[in-house]
Amino acid sequence: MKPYLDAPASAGPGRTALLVVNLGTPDAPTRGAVHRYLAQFLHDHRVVELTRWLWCPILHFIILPLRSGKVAKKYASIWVEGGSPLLVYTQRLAQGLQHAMPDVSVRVAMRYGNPSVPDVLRKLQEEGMSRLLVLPLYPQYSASTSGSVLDAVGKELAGWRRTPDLRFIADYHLDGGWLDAMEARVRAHWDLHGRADQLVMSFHGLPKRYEKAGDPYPRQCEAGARALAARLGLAEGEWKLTYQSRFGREEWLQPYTDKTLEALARDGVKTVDVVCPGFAVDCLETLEEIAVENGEAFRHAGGEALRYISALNDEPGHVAALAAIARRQLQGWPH
Ligand SMILES: C=CC1=C(C)c2cc3[nH]c(cc4nc(cc5[nH]c(cc1n2)c(C)c5CCC(=O)O)C(CCC(=O)O)=C4C)c(C)c3C=C
Ligand SMILES: [Fe+2]
Ligand SMILES: [Fe+2]
Repeated sequence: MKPYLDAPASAGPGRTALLVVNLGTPDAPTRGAVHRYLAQFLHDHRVVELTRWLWCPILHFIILPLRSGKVAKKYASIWVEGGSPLLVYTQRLAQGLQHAMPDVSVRVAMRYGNPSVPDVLRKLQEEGMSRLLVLPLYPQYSASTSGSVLDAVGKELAGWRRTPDLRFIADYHLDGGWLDAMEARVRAHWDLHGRADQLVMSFHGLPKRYEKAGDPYPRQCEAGARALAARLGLAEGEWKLTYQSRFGREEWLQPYTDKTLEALARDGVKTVDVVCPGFAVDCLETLEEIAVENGEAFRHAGGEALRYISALNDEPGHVAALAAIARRQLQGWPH
């Protein structure tokens, strides 16, 4: 039988850790690195709910060979010094959180790729962690994202002799501090650029059947979008909720972002502001898909300008909102 991971020798008071987990990203903008990343990501049954005998041949013989090179080029177009924007911004956000919470060990892990959840948890164990708060960087809960983060943490801890006390933040889609930060982000963009004809709130999509199976994600997107529109004083008709980043051939949550933007342009809308409240930090799906691909499609269909409103990233309001959410969860934890 496999022995359990030994507990560290010291039986001191133990540290509290905040593990900030984001989706993950390739280690480099190359075909090989993207292949490795997509292979891990798309083998997760929480992400692709299909029987493996059907899915594995499609994944290994069609998706990975055809997609890896194409997607690597897209990553190369957004790569920054320090790596993939998703990782760089997540690290900066965590630095802000560490500054705001000096009594807690704040660490970043990625659900897919590096730094991996098992590696980061083992380092924390060596450092004497006895309480663990997990914060997936997804404001809205989905089984395919936040649910999968809990799987990864649970799978690692299942091999430990001494497991830590554990808490998990499933979502924060109606948190007042987070809504304050989102509202301020949109207003700051309006102060700089003026208001476009329409505000589109674009969320990452999901297969429609996940909603039918009870995933609360679309309801949380709707509730958060309505709350943000109300704070911004937008009337019906001045904003829209859409879903982006479709993958595969089955139906995903609708309305689709790309089709909606093209229809708006064809109907004579000249300018749109697009904000992506489901993305805590900027990444391929915002910087490339929305700002570049959808921007071009909007102009091609007759629109003049699509202005992408960047994610909250490491701005102070975001750090303050997440620190307050974490502090509330840490309350009442016996020492
Ligand atoms: C069935 C496939 C996918 C589901 C379901 C899915 C859900 C989902 N994803 C995010 C957030 C992100 N996804 C990102 C990239 C990305 N997503 C998928 C597929 C599914 N996502 C793929 C294949 C990719 C990789 C790029 C590509 O091949 O097109 C990213 C960006 C990562 C980066 O490195 O920048 C994020 C973030 C959410 C929130 C979500 C469900 C709600
Ligand atoms: Fe496989
Ligand atoms: Fe995705």
